[in-house]
Amino acid sequence: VVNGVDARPYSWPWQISLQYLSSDNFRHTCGGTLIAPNWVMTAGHCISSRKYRVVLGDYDLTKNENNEQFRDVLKIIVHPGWNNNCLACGDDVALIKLASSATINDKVQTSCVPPAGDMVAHNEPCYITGWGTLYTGGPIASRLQQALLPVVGHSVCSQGDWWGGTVKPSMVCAGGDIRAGCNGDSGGPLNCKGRDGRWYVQGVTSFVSSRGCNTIKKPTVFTRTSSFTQWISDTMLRN
Ligand SMILES: CC(C)c1ccc(NC(=O)[C@@H]2CCCN2C(=O)[C@H](CCCC[NH3+])NC(=O)C(F)(F)F)cc1
Repeated sequence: VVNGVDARPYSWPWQISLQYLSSDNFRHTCGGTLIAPNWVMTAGHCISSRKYRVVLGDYDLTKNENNEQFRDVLKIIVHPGWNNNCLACGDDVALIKLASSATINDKVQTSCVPPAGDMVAHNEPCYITGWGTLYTGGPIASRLQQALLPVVGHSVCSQGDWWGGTVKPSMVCAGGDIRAGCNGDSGGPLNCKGRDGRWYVQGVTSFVSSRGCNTIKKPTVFTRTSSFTQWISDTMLRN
C-alpha cells in the first residue's frame, strides 16, 4: 500500500497472508480474505503451481507475536474465466479451502461477502489493506498497512484518460490519487462498511498501472466481489 498507515493491530481480522514455499521458507506473495472458517478468497493471478500456506492473525510479518495461525491448503479453485494473459478480462478471483478451519477469535474473524449485484457508490469511503510494497518497486511492509481509497464509479473510471475499456463492470475502481495498492497487496480486500455497520469485502485487489502503483487517474482496480457472490456460494457448497 502506497501512502497508507500502520493498521491498528488485528483491526482487519479477516486479512490473511498467502505465502509460498521458496527454498526452505515461506514468503508472502498475496493478501486474501477469510470469508468462512475454512475458506479464503484471493486473486486468480496470485495462484501458480507452487506450494502455499495461509497465515491468519498476523500483524508484523517479521515477528512471531503468538497470535498467528498457520494453515495448509487443501484445494484451490481459480475462477474458470480467469486468463493469466488477460488481466483486463477480469474474473481475477480464486477460492482457497484450508486443510482445517481457522480458530475464530478476536484476532481472526470472517468478513461479510456482499449480496449479488450490490454496487458500492461513487466516493464511498473504503479501505484497502495489505502487506504490499510501500511504493512502486519498494520493500513489502512489515506491519499491515491500510489506506482510505474512495470508490471511483464505473462511469468515471472507464473514461479515456482513466482506465478506459480496460475496466469492466465486474471490477471496482478505488483511489486514483497518491494512495494506492501496490505489488503484494494482490488478492487482499477492499473493505467497505455497510449500513448495518458490518464490514464487507467489496473488492479483491487485482491491478494497478504498470507505470507505477499510485499513478494519477489510474486508481487501484479490484475484482467486484458482488459479481461473483453466486459463484462463491456455489463453489463453497460443492467443495
Ligand atoms: C490490462 C493491462 C492494460 C494491464 C493493466 C495493468 C497492469 N499492471 C501490472 O502489470 C502491474 C505491474 C506489476 C504487477 N502489476 C499488477 O497490477 C499486479 C497484477 C499483475 C498480474 C500480471 N500477471 N497487481 C498488483 O500489483 C496489485 F495491485 F494487485 F497489488 C498490466 C497490464
